[in-house]
Amino acid sequence: MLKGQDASTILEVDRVSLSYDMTKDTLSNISILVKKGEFLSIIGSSGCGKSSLLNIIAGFIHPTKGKVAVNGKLVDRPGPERGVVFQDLALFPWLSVAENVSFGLKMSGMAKQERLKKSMEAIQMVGLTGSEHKSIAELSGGMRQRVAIARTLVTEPEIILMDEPFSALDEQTRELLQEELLRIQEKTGMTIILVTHSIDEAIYMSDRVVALQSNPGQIKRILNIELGRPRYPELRVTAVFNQYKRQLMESLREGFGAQNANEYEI
Ligand SMILES: Nc1ncnc2c1ncn2[C@@H]1O[C@H](COP(=O)(O)OP(=O)(O)OP(=O)(O)O)[C@@H](O)[C@H]1O
Repeated sequence: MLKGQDASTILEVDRVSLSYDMTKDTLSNISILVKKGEFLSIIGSSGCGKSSLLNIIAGFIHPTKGKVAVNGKLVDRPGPERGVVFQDLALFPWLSVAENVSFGLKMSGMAKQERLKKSMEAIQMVGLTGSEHKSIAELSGGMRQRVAIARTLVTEPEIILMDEPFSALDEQTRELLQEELLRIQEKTGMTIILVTHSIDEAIYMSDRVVALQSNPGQIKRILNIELGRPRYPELRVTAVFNQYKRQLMESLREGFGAQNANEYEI
């Protein structure tokens, strides 16, 4: 059992290392405890192993060393308590919004009426009511992202894992969706783990930010973000927000050398 673990712990990443080819470590000795309802972001330079770590937590790949447990149960495969919002969205373009959202429920054998009810709730939660019957091709990038989130929400996972969900969106849409995600989290009490390249996004959304350094990917720093909840847009221009930004930038710079600092969106 890791130090600090207690009844509020939902996810335990315990001394996880990963080597894809057995010649070098992609991840080395990563330990993180995540509390129920926590918003945790993972940030680090391109190729440092963020997606690999998320894929291990999702159960898509196995660590070479160490273990991951959810609610004390060892993760060795994907499970319904962990919902994943994929970077490329993985929507079915030939199905409508509602059909995309309810697809997983249909596959699980849920009765049509219940499926419909749950899907409409999820669609409402992401602000897409009125667009249920539109095809994916008709939607903007932001709306597609909302569908992808609704499709994960509808299965009511305890933890949502998101790999750069907003990176392809323009700044305004991105901030709008960040607000919506925070509102959804507040309402549902879900635990969210977000991989991001954006220092701003990591700080605005999170209770804690894990900064990874690369070669091998390991934890450089875990920063507690004490900005209170609910968050509000004006926070982004406060002195305390900027202070967190500075601290995180410093950690990331130290990890990779100053020349790579430009890689981060701030
Ligand atoms: N399936 C795989 N087989 C072999 N090597 C892999 C595999 N997936 C990722 N890698 C390598 O592992 C390292 C970490 O990749 P990963 O995608 O986890 O990093 P990342 O931090 O998410 O990067 P980015 O920010 O660019 O998405 C990279 O060097 C990558 O080339």
